[in-house]
Amino acid sequence: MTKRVIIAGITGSMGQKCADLIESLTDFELAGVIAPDLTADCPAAKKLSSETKLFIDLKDLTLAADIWLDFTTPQAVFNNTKFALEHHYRPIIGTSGLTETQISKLQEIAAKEQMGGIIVPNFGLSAVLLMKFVQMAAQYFPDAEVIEMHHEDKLDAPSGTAAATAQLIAKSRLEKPLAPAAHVAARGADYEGVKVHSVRLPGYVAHEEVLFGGPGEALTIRQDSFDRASFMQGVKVALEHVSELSELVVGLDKIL
Ligand SMILES: NC(=O)C1=CN([C@@H]2O[C@H](COP(=O)(O)OP(=O)(O)OC[C@H]3O[C@@H](n4cnc5c(N)ncnc54)[C@H](OP(=O)(O)O)[C@@H]3O)[C@@H](O)[C@H]2O)C=CC1
Ligand SMILES: O=C(O)C1=N[C@H](C(=O)O)C[C@H](O)C1
Repeated sequence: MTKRVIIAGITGSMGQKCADLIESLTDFELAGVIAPDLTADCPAAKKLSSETKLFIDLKDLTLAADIWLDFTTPQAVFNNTKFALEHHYRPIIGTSGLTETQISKLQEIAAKEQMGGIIVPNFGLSAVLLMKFVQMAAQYFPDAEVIEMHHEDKLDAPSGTAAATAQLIAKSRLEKPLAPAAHVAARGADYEGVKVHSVRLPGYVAHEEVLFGGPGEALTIRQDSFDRASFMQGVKVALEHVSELSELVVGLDKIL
Protein backbone atom coordinates (compact mmCIF):
# COMPACT_ATOMS: atom_id res chain seq x y z
CA MET A 1 0.00 0.00 0.00
CA THR A 2 1.24 3.50 -0.80
CA LYS A 3 2.62 5.31 2.26
CA ARG A 4 1.70 8.95 2.69
CA VAL A 5 4.52 11.27 3.78
CA ILE A 6 4.62 14.78 5.25
CA ILE A 7 7.86 16.74 4.80
CA ALA A 8 8.62 19.39 7.42
CA GLY A 9 11.14 21.93 6.09
CA ILE A 10 10.12 21.62 2.44
CA THR A 11 11.70 24.97 1.45
CA GLY A 12 15.14 23.89 2.72
CA SER A 13 17.99 22.10 0.94
CA MET A 14 17.17 18.68 2.40
CA GLY A 15 13.39 19.15 2.18
CA GLN A 16 13.74 19.79 -1.55
CA LYS A 17 15.91 16.73 -2.13
CA CYS A 18 13.52 14.55 -0.13
CA ALA A 19 10.54 15.78 -2.19
CA ASP A 20 12.40 14.71 -5.35
CA LEU A 21 13.19 11.34 -3.76
CA ILE A 22 9.56 10.68 -2.80
CA GLU A 23 8.44 11.73 -6.27
CA SER A 24 10.74 9.03 -7.70
CA LEU A 25 9.41 6.23 -5.44
CA THR A 26 6.34 4.24 -6.43
CA ASP A 27 5.40 3.15 -2.89
CA PHE A 28 5.32 6.65 -1.36
CA GLU A 29 3.37 9.81 -2.02
CA LEU A 30 3.86 13.34 -0.70
CA ALA A 31 0.63 14.02 1.17
CA GLY A 32 1.64 17.32 2.75
CA VAL A 33 4.49 19.76 3.32
CA ILE A 34 5.14 22.41 5.93
CA ALA A 35 7.46 25.42 6.27
CA PRO A 36 6.83 28.81 7.88
CA ASP A 37 7.29 30.91 4.69
CA LEU A 38 5.64 28.49 2.28
CA THR A 39 3.37 30.04 -0.34
CA ALA A 40 1.63 28.39 -3.29
CA ASP A 41 3.78 30.35 -5.76
CA CYS A 42 7.20 29.78 -4.16
CA PRO A 43 9.61 27.55 -6.15
CA ALA A 44 9.42 24.74 -3.58
CA ALA A 45 5.62 24.55 -3.86
CA LYS A 46 5.41 24.97 -7.63
CA LYS A 47 7.26 21.69 -8.20
CA LEU A 48 4.74 19.71 -6.13
CA SER A 49 1.72 17.79 -7.33
CA SER A 50 -1.62 19.56 -6.91
CA GLU A 51 -2.56 16.69 -4.54
CA THR A 52 0.09 17.76 -1.98
CA LYS A 53 -1.35 19.95 0.79
CA LEU A 54 0.63 23.00 1.91
CA PHE A 55 0.87 24.16 5.55
CA ILE A 56 2.69 26.96 7.32
CA ASP A 57 1.76 26.13 10.92
CA LEU A 58 1.33 22.94 12.95
CA LYS A 59 -1.96 24.17 14.36
CA ASP A 60 -3.59 24.00 10.88
CA LEU A 61 -2.20 20.59 10.03
CA THR A 62 -4.88 17.92 9.90
CA LEU A 63 -4.05 15.28 7.37
CA ALA A 64 -4.16 11.52 7.00
CA ALA A 65 -0.54 10.41 6.61
CA ASP A 66 1.83 7.66 7.72
CA ILE A 67 5.26 9.27 7.98
CA TRP A 68 6.68 12.61 9.18
CA LEU A 69 10.04 13.41 7.56
CA ASP A 70 11.73 16.31 9.36
CA PHE A 71 14.58 18.48 8.05
CA THR A 72 13.90 21.77 9.79
CA THR A 73 15.84 23.58 12.51
CA PRO A 74 17.13 22.76 16.00
CA GLN A 75 14.53 25.23 17.35
CA ALA A 76 11.58 23.50 15.65
CA VAL A 77 12.50 19.83 15.82
CA PHE A 78 11.38 18.93 19.35
CA ASN A 79 7.85 20.35 18.92
CA ASN A 80 7.56 18.84 15.45
CA THR A 81 8.53 15.37 16.66
CA LYS A 82 6.15 15.60 19.61
CA PHE A 83 3.38 16.70 17.24
CA ALA A 84 4.13 13.82 14.86
CA LEU A 85 4.06 11.22 17.64
CA GLU A 86 0.85 12.58 19.15
CA HIS A 87 -0.84 12.61 15.72
CA HIS A 88 0.42 9.12 14.89
CA TYR A 89 2.69 10.10 12.02
CA ARG A 90 5.80 7.92 12.31
CA PRO A 91 8.72 10.34 12.65
CA ILE A 92 11.93 10.13 10.65
CA ILE A 93 13.99 12.93 12.13
CA GLY A 94 17.03 14.18 10.22
CA THR A 95 17.14 17.59 11.89
CA SER A 96 20.07 18.11 14.23
CA GLY A 97 20.05 19.69 17.69
CA LEU A 98 17.90 17.39 19.87
CA THR A 99 19.48 17.11 23.33
CA GLU A 100 19.68 13.80 25.22
CA THR A 101 16.99 15.08 27.61
CA GLN A 102 14.69 15.96 24.70
CA ILE A 103 15.28 12.55 23.09
CA SER A 104 14.37 10.79 26.36
CA LYS A 105 11.20 12.89 26.62
CA LEU A 106 10.24 12.05 23.02
CA GLN A 107 10.90 8.35 23.68
CA GLU A 108 8.49 8.55 26.63
CA ILE A 109 5.84 10.14 24.40
CA ALA A 110 6.44 7.48 21.74
CA ALA A 111 5.97 4.72 24.34
CA LYS A 112 2.77 6.33 25.62
CA GLU A 113 1.41 6.68 22.07
CA GLN A 114 2.70 3.19 21.13
CA MET A 115 4.52 4.72 18.18
CA GLY A 116 7.80 3.80 16.54
CA GLY A 117 10.11 6.18 14.75
CA ILE A 118 13.74 7.06 14.16
CA ILE A 119 16.09 9.95 14.87
CA VAL A 120 19.05 9.87 12.49
CA PRO A 121 22.06 12.09 13.25
CA ASN A 122 23.47 11.31 9.80
CA PHE A 123 21.94 9.42 6.85
CA GLY A 124 25.29 9.01 5.07
CA LEU A 125 26.68 5.48 5.06
CA SER A 126 30.24 6.80 5.59
CA ALA A 127 29.09 8.61 8.77
CA VAL A 128 27.13 5.58 10.02
CA LEU A 129 30.26 3.45 9.59
CA LEU A 130 32.47 6.11 11.20
CA MET A 131 30.21 6.00 14.26
CA LYS A 132 30.57 2.19 14.39
CA PHE A 133 34.36 2.33 14.06
CA VAL A 134 34.84 5.03 16.71
CA GLN A 135 33.09 2.87 19.30
CA MET A 136 35.62 0.11 18.65
CA ALA A 137 38.59 2.50 18.67
CA ALA A 138 37.52 4.27 21.88
CA GLN A 139 37.88 1.00 23.81
CA TYR A 140 41.61 1.09 23.10
CA PHE A 141 42.20 4.84 22.70
CA PRO A 142 40.32 6.76 25.42
CA ASP A 143 41.88 10.05 24.22
CA ALA A 144 39.91 11.35 21.24
CA GLU A 145 38.86 14.66 19.70
CA VAL A 146 36.25 15.34 17.00
CA ILE A 147 36.59 17.90 14.21
CA GLU A 148 33.44 18.52 12.17
CA MET A 149 33.50 20.65 9.03
CA HIS A 150 30.40 22.00 7.30
CA HIS A 151 29.15 24.50 4.71
CA GLU A 152 28.87 28.15 5.73
CA ASP A 153 25.02 28.05 5.91
CA LYS A 154 24.87 25.51 8.71
CA LEU A 155 23.03 27.18 11.59
CA ASP A 156 24.00 24.95 14.50
CA ALA A 157 27.30 23.92 16.03
CA PRO A 158 28.48 21.39 16.83
CA SER A 159 26.78 19.23 14.21
CA GLY A 160 24.33 16.57 15.37
CA THR A 161 26.71 13.95 14.01
CA ALA A 162 29.61 15.31 16.08
CA ALA A 163 27.51 15.42 19.25
CA ALA A 164 26.38 11.82 18.64
CA THR A 165 29.95 10.72 17.86
CA ALA A 166 31.28 12.31 21.07
CA GLN A 167 28.57 10.59 23.12
CA LEU A 168 29.41 7.22 21.55
CA ILE A 169 33.11 7.71 22.33
CA ALA A 170 32.32 8.71 25.92
CA LYS A 171 30.12 5.59 26.37
CA SER A 172 32.64 3.21 24.77
CA ARG A 173 35.78 4.30 26.66
CA LEU A 174 37.01 1.74 29.18
CA GLU A 175 39.58 4.07 30.77
CA LYS A 176 39.80 7.76 31.60
CA PRO A 177 41.55 9.92 28.96
CA LEU A 178 45.11 11.02 29.72
CA ALA A 179 44.90 14.52 28.20
CA PRO A 180 43.76 17.33 30.54
CA ALA A 181 40.32 18.77 29.65
CA ALA A 182 41.28 22.48 29.83
CA HIS A 183 38.12 24.60 29.49
CA VAL A 184 39.37 27.31 27.17
CA ALA A 185 37.70 28.24 23.87
CA ALA A 186 40.70 27.21 21.78
CA ARG A 187 40.30 23.62 23.06
CA GLY A 188 36.80 23.33 21.58
CA ALA A 189 33.44 22.43 23.15
CA ASP A 190 33.28 19.68 25.75
CA TYR A 191 30.85 16.78 25.14
CA GLU A 192 31.08 14.34 28.05
CA GLY A 193 34.83 14.91 28.19
CA VAL A 194 35.31 14.66 24.40
CA LYS A 195 36.50 17.86 22.72
CA VAL A 196 34.55 18.87 19.59
CA HIS A 197 35.81 21.49 17.12
CA SER A 198 33.48 23.05 14.52
CA VAL A 199 34.63 24.50 11.21
CA ARG A 200 32.30 26.44 8.85
CA LEU A 201 33.66 27.18 5.39
CA PRO A 202 32.35 27.73 1.86
CA GLY A 203 33.14 24.79 -0.40
CA TYR A 204 32.52 22.25 2.34
CA VAL A 205 29.38 20.08 2.58
CA ALA A 206 29.57 17.77 5.65
CA HIS A 207 32.76 16.14 6.95
CA GLU A 208 33.99 14.65 10.20
CA GLU A 209 37.39 13.58 11.44
CA VAL A 210 37.97 11.76 14.73
CA LEU A 211 41.53 11.81 16.07
CA PHE A 212 42.62 9.17 18.59
CA GLY A 213 45.98 9.49 20.30
CA GLY A 214 47.90 6.99 22.44
CA PRO A 215 51.51 6.65 23.63
CA GLY A 216 53.65 7.01 20.49
CA GLU A 217 50.79 6.45 18.01
CA ALA A 218 47.60 7.92 16.56
CA LEU A 219 44.56 6.80 14.62
CA THR A 220 42.43 9.06 12.39
CA ILE A 221 38.96 8.10 11.16
CA ARG A 222 37.38 10.43 8.62
CA GLN A 223 34.22 10.58 6.53
CA ASP A 224 33.20 13.05 3.83
CA SER A 225 29.85 13.91 2.32
CA PHE A 226 30.82 15.76 -0.85
CA ASP A 227 27.20 16.09 -1.94
CA ARG A 228 23.78 15.90 -0.24
CA ALA A 229 23.10 12.94 -2.53
CA SER A 230 25.09 10.99 0.11
CA PHE A 231 22.10 11.23 2.48
CA MET A 232 19.37 10.07 0.13
CA GLN A 233 19.97 6.31 0.18
CA GLY A 234 19.71 6.45 3.98
CA VAL A 235 16.47 8.47 3.80
CA LYS A 236 15.04 5.85 1.43
CA VAL A 237 15.98 3.03 3.83
CA ALA A 238 14.31 4.93 6.69
CA LEU A 239 11.13 5.47 4.65
CA GLU A 240 11.02 1.77 3.83
CA HIS A 241 11.63 0.50 7.37
CA VAL A 242 10.26 3.04 9.84
CA SER A 243 6.92 1.25 10.05
CA GLU A 244 8.69 -1.85 11.44
CA LEU A 245 9.89 0.04 14.52
CA SER A 246 7.96 -0.35 17.76
CA GLU A 247 9.85 2.41 19.62
CA LEU A 248 11.64 5.69 18.92
CA VAL A 249 15.26 4.72 18.17
CA VAL A 250 18.40 6.73 17.42
CA GLY A 251 20.76 5.95 14.53
CA LEU A 252 20.33 4.53 11.04
CA ASP A 253 22.29 1.42 12.10
CA LYS A 254 19.12 0.31 13.97
CA ILE A 255 17.44 -0.44 10.62
CA LEU A 256 20.35 -1.19 8.29
N1 LIG B 1 20.60 13.67 9.41
C1 LIG B 1 21.22 14.01 8.28
O1 LIG B 1 21.84 13.16 7.59
C2 LIG B 1 21.18 15.42 7.81
C3 LIG B 1 20.68 16.37 8.63
N2 LIG B 1 20.62 17.66 8.24
C4 LIG B 1 19.99 18.57 9.19
O2 LIG B 1 18.69 18.88 8.69
C5 LIG B 1 18.33 20.19 9.08
C6 LIG B 1 17.96 20.98 7.82
O3 LIG B 1 19.08 21.10 6.97
P1 LIG B 1 19.02 21.93 5.61
O4 LIG B 1 17.93 21.42 4.75
O5 LIG B 1 20.39 21.99 5.09
O6 LIG B 1 18.62 23.37 6.21
P2 LIG B 1 17.83 24.56 5.51
O7 LIG B 1 18.11 25.78 6.32
O8 LIG B 1 18.13 24.59 4.06
O9 LIG B 1 16.29 24.15 5.69
C7 LIG B 1 15.58 24.20 6.87
C8 LIG B 1 14.13 24.45 6.50
O10 LIG B 1 13.29 24.30 7.63
C9 LIG B 1 12.29 25.32 7.54
N3 LIG B 1 11.69 25.50 8.87
C10 LIG B 1 12.11 26.29 9.88
N4 LIG B 1 11.27 26.16 10.95
C11 LIG B 1 10.32 25.28 10.56
C12 LIG B 1 9.16 24.74 11.20
N5 LIG B 1 8.84 25.09 12.44
N6 LIG B 1 8.40 23.85 10.52
C13 LIG B 1 8.71 23.49 9.26
N7 LIG B 1 9.79 23.97 8.59
C14 LIG B 1 10.58 24.84 9.26
C15 LIG B 1 13.04 26.52 7.02
O11 LIG B 1 12.15 27.46 6.50
P3 LIG B 1 12.56 29.04 6.56
O12 LIG B 1 13.82 29.16 5.79
O13 LIG B 1 11.39 29.71 5.97
O14 LIG B 1 12.74 29.35 8.02
C16 LIG B 1 13.90 25.88 5.94
O15 LIG B 1 13.21 25.74 4.75
C17 LIG B 1 19.53 20.75 9.86
O16 LIG B 1 19.33 20.55 11.22
C18 LIG B 1 20.69 19.89 9.37
O17 LIG B 1 21.70 19.80 10.32
C19 LIG B 1 21.07 18.06 7.03
C20 LIG B 1 21.62 17.17 6.17
C21 LIG B 1 21.71 15.75 6.47
O1 LIG C 1 23.57 20.67 8.25
C1 LIG C 1 24.09 19.74 7.56
O2 LIG C 1 24.47 19.91 6.41
C2 LIG C 1 24.23 18.42 8.17
N1 LIG C 1 23.71 18.21 9.34
C3 LIG C 1 23.74 17.01 10.08
C4 LIG C 1 24.49 17.22 11.36
O3 LIG C 1 24.29 18.27 12.03
O4 LIG C 1 25.28 16.36 11.75
C5 LIG C 1 24.21 15.84 9.27
C6 LIG C 1 25.28 16.16 8.28
O5 LIG C 1 26.46 16.45 8.97
C7 LIG C 1 24.87 17.34 7.41
